[in-house]
Amino acid sequence: MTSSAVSKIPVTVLTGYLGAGKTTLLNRILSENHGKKYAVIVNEFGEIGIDNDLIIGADEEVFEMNNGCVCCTVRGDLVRILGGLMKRKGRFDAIIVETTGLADPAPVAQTFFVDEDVMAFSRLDAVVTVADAKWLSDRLKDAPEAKNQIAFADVIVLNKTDLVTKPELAEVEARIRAINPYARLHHTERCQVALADVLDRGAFDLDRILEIEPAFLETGDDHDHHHDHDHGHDHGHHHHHDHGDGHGLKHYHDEDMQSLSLKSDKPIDPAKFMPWLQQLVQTEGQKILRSKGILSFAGDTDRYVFQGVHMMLEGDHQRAWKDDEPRQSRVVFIGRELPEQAIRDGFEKCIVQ
Ligand SMILES: Nc1nc2c(ncn2[C@@H]2O[C@H](COP(=O)(O)OP(=O)(O)OP(=O)(O)O)[C@@H](O)[C@H]2O)c(=O)[nH]1
Repeated sequence: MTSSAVSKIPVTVLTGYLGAGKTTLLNRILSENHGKKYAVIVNEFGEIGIDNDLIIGADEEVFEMNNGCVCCTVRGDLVRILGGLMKRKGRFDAIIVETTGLADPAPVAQTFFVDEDVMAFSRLDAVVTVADAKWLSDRLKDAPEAKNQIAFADVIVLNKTDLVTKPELAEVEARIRAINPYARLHHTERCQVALADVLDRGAFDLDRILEIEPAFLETGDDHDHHHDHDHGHDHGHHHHHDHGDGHGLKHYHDEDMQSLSLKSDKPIDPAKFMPWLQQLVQTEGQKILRSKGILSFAGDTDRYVFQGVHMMLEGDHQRAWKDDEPRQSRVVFIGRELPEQAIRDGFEKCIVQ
């Protein structure tokens, strides 16, 4: 490594499918006593930002990227945010980019090799992929993004080992190894991994990525985008599109993945909401891949936060509502073929009128 590479700000790209544990890992990094200052960039799928509220505050500065397709809108956003950070060099030691669970990490990683301004001040340290030991095998069958996230990883955090048996763990690990034999792999519960195993690894291996994606460095500037996304008229589960004149990266979109956001300014009745939510994920948990919410329960001075992955739910009081904070409840469901009207009606009935 040259001395200029050393002085560049290391960037860790944190990826992994919906609900795998990215935010859990991020919070672990941010709350550890490491004496470093991180700038965090998050990108979330779903209209109303909830992830931001789930990241532990500390001293870190959190920047939110737009929703949407990472190659088209978010990449511009990422370059813009990095540009802003560049001007404040010296105020932080490292950058962490948490992508949405549906992002293909390739265009994010690519930003660090094709944008000259970005390259001048930062270096991609590693792509860290959190893998859900319980659900990854299923997603490798139906979600190409999940496969790309594994393929691109320099470090894999195979998380949620508490939810599987030893043979199941061995099986999912074998599937991962078939896609990516090179990455360092750590078994974790709640992403308990030594920070030195995920940060400042100097691990991103361009040669290996060029083997998987020969076109990795070819996208060039955004001006040669010939977008023909075909969003909408391809009813297959996925399609990919190329950038440039067919040379660019294959990039997957899951067109069937939807997000449904619900809000209420009136309080929610916990005695109705909790059983409704339980019932909903029990019956529709195959379709609902991810759910999250911040709730203002009637007569409760604390914010209640819940999270779900398929039919598994977790919830707890998070902290007291602040005086100047609107007591708004926000709930997001992400999945395929969501029973939208039934969910809307069900939520409506939980609102205290
Ligand atoms: N049982 C179990 N649950 C876990 C583990 N790690 C994380 N979780 C839970 O899984 C859910 C999802 O974790 P997150 O860290 O929010 O996942 P994420 O990848 O950031 O999710 P998205 O950003 O929505 O894609 C939360 O309810 C976590 O508490 C684990 O090792 N075991």
